[in-house]
Amino acid sequence: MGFADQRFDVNLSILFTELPLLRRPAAAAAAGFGAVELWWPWVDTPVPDRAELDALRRAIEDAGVRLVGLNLYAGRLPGPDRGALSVPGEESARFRANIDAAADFAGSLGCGALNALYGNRVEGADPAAQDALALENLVLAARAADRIGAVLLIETLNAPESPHYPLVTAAAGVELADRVDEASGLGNARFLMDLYHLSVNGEDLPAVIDRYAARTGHVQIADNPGRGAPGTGSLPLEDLLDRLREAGYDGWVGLEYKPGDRPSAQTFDWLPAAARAAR
Ligand SMILES: O=C(O)C(=O)CO
Repeated sequence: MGFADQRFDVNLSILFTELPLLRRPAAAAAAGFGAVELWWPWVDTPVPDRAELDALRRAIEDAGVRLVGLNLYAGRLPGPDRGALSVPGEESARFRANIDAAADFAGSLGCGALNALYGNRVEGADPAAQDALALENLVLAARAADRIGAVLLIETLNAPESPHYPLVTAAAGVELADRVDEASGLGNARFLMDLYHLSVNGEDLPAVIDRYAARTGHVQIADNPGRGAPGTGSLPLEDLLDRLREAGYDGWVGLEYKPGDRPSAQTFDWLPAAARAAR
């Protein structure tokens, strides 16, 4: 047990951001990683030109890394937006336009997980209407994920950093994944268990793991406080990942932490080389 027994991938939207997007896959490979994940990289463009998509696909293929997770269009992350699918009007339309573009891109790289961030509550909008729109959009996304053989992930964020995001408990994330499955009939919605966000919210992480490991399709980690590399805060991440393993989770663990004032490549000393190389 321990870090060496997990399959880690590196998030190229929070790590290696000191480099241009197209150089990040090779930088991850040079640091020993075999797998990467991404937030939707074109924050203002749900459907980019084919040339841009092709260039990113080539950068990933040429680096020899595998894309294992991709966020669908979510507006400007990490702020002020937190997703688009429950935001009426233009943002919902952008999310819908993005679904097939993102699924085609992910599918062309054999990526097995699409992450759909819910979006903030909007002042003046009826929360029930936002939730109804969200469910419609999540069913569309679940169908697109199913078409490429992927799961659709539902992520909860933390309330202090995302005060207008309505999904802030593990229970709410799992309940929504269940509702999407019920509405789509596809059974491919899963919980994205981000241990950093859950811990900032003060959740009992061992209890969350024991209860929801079986509904979890992807895990992300960062230490707390600070959202830095494991060891920079006080979360017992190695123990928590062992517990996840014991609870039956054997999927990817995404490194979604901030490098701080060091170059990203210097923030992986805590991670044995063998655990970086999974594909
Ligand atoms: O915006 C964030 O903090 C995320 O974790 C997105 O995946």
